[in-house]
Amino acid sequence: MTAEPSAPTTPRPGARPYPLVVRTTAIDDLPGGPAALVDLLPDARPLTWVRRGDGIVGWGEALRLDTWGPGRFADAEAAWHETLERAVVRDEVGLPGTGPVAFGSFAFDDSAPGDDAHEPVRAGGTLIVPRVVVGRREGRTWLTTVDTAGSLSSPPADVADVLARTPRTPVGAPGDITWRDGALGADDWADVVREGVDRIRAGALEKVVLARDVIAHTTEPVDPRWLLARLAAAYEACWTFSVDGMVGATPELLVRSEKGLVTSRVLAGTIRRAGLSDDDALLRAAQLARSSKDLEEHEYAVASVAHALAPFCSSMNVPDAPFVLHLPNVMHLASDVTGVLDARGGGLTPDGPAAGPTSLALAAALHPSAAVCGTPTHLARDLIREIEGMDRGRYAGPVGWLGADGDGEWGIALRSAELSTEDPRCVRLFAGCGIVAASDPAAEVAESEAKLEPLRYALGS
Ligand SMILES: C=C(O[C@@H]1C=C(C(=O)O)C=C[C@H]1O)C(=O)O
Repeated sequence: MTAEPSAPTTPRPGARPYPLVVRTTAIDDLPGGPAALVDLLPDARPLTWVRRGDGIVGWGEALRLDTWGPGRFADAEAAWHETLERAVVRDEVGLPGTGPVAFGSFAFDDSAPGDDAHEPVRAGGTLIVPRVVVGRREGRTWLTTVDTAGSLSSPPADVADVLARTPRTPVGAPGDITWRDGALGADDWADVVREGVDRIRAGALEKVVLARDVIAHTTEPVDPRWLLARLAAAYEACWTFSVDGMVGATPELLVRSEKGLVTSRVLAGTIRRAGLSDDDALLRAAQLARSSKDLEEHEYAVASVAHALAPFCSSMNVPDAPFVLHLPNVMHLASDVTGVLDARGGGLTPDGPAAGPTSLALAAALHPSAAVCGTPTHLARDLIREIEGMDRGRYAGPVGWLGADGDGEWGIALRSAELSTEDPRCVRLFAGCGIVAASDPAAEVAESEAKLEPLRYALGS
């Protein structure tokens, strides 16, 4: 079936996706700088995955694949495979992020609380194939166009042509901001943390990650490009992302899979950085690296990632000790776990094992890590559902991109905000903290405030 360009982008249930015509060509003359890719985005529905000026941005929707519930990763992957089988591709660049690319964002939990407490809503996942992608990697830049009609025989477009076809709407500031509590105010959330500590001390589990939300009401509509440009420039060590209304700059990489090598940047153990002189920051970093409470929290997170990756890898490197990652707002204990994929490991393809697991299959296997859920996983997830008191939505879920060969990068949607679909002047910000037996509720409230800082800053507050 060939669809007209104006056809709906989500196939009807049971319908086969439209064949995509995908062409990647090298381009030049892109300006440099951390926000240069973001600055190309023409409208307020941007798709973004950038870090230190490299990455991909996309716009338009050639195809959208929505999935639900516990099968949201596997169903998305199956739909992606089906899409690729019918795609016509010419990739003249051949780098990670060229050719067909889908941006994705997935809910943290399998379900979300419904109106009826006994009937939770199945939480979602989405893959979006943009009509246009512009990418950069180590000085090489490219343009990918995706059509739902036509053929590769038409001449390749250049960026100026493509941008002329989609004039750039101006980016405006969000204006004045009024803050209000999300599901719980800070004091009530401190009680939730206290409850978490009590359960851990009673021996029910070892670690739980508890999160809170705050709501920003702005006087002007929030344009995600405003947030992205500020985040990409101020948080260069982070992956700045935007997928389907979820926007942020995460320091935590759930998994990158590239040519048989996998990497995961695990974070857990945090100390506030803002306001400290460089000397004081170094002193605090040394304290963090020795803090038994933070090292314990970190160890759980590393173990959960190493355990989840092991079945897919023929060899792995798990660092003995973490390093301290310095961000403008906080410092984290960080470990880069790496592995070599065992080519026999099965992916989530509908027809059985692929040559190796895709990055999305790996993200599904790693999610939720102890960095955002706890230890043991199922007990921590149950406790989150029981006491956290809010729907996380896609906060702390995987966010990133997937390529045609299965390679891709998936971050954890932290330091993030969800733009309201109903009210363009409303944004929900999230932050969470790992809780262990030695955690202090007041300190965790302060830590959550520090983790809210990037998005508060991005809004201009
Ligand atoms: C849950 C968040 O962050 C996670 C929790 C951390 C901690 O408790 O030390 C550190 C980094 C992340 O793994 C968040 O930012 O919302």
